[in-house]
Amino acid sequence: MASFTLSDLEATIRERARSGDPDSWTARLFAKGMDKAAQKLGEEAVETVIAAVSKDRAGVVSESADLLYHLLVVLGIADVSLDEVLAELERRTGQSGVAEKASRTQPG
Ligand SMILES: N=c1c2ncn([C@@H]3O[C@H](COP(=O)(O)OP(=O)(O)OP(=O)(O)O)[C@@H](O)[C@H]3O)c2ncn1[C@@H]1O[C@H](COP(=O)(O)O)[C@@H](O)[C@H]1O
Repeated sequence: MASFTLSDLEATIRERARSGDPDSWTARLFAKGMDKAAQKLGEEAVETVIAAVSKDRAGVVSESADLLYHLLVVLGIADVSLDEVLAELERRTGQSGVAEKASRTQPG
């Protein structure tokens, strides 16, 4: 099991964003702003979907890594922490699966 965590990556992204290093992809993406970062996130999502439906296992691993990285960049630009997202996921574990499904399928 990998010892590297998404929190580690979030910390690296924050540090690189602050660095303004012209050689840093992260710093360059932060400088370009949300539209470009969100576009990259969308591209990586599509590439992950293509790998998945193509049953390209190595591609799913690689594209998922790109996807998670770019999601954390978008969260960073949006000033949303990974912890806030995890708290939302944790909150959902407290909900009944049946009640949750029913609320999602209710119209309006
Ligand atoms: N995990 C990543 C990571 N995943 C993907 N990428 C970059 O995301 C880019 C996306 O690749 P694409 O082929 O889609 O895009 P491209 O063709 O290079 O660019 P476009 O012309 O499409 O805009 C690549 O340039 C990758 O280097 C990443 N860049 C950085 N990291 C992490 O961030 C850390 C800091 O990196 P720097 O900010 O570059 O110092 C690294 O040590 C890694 O841990």
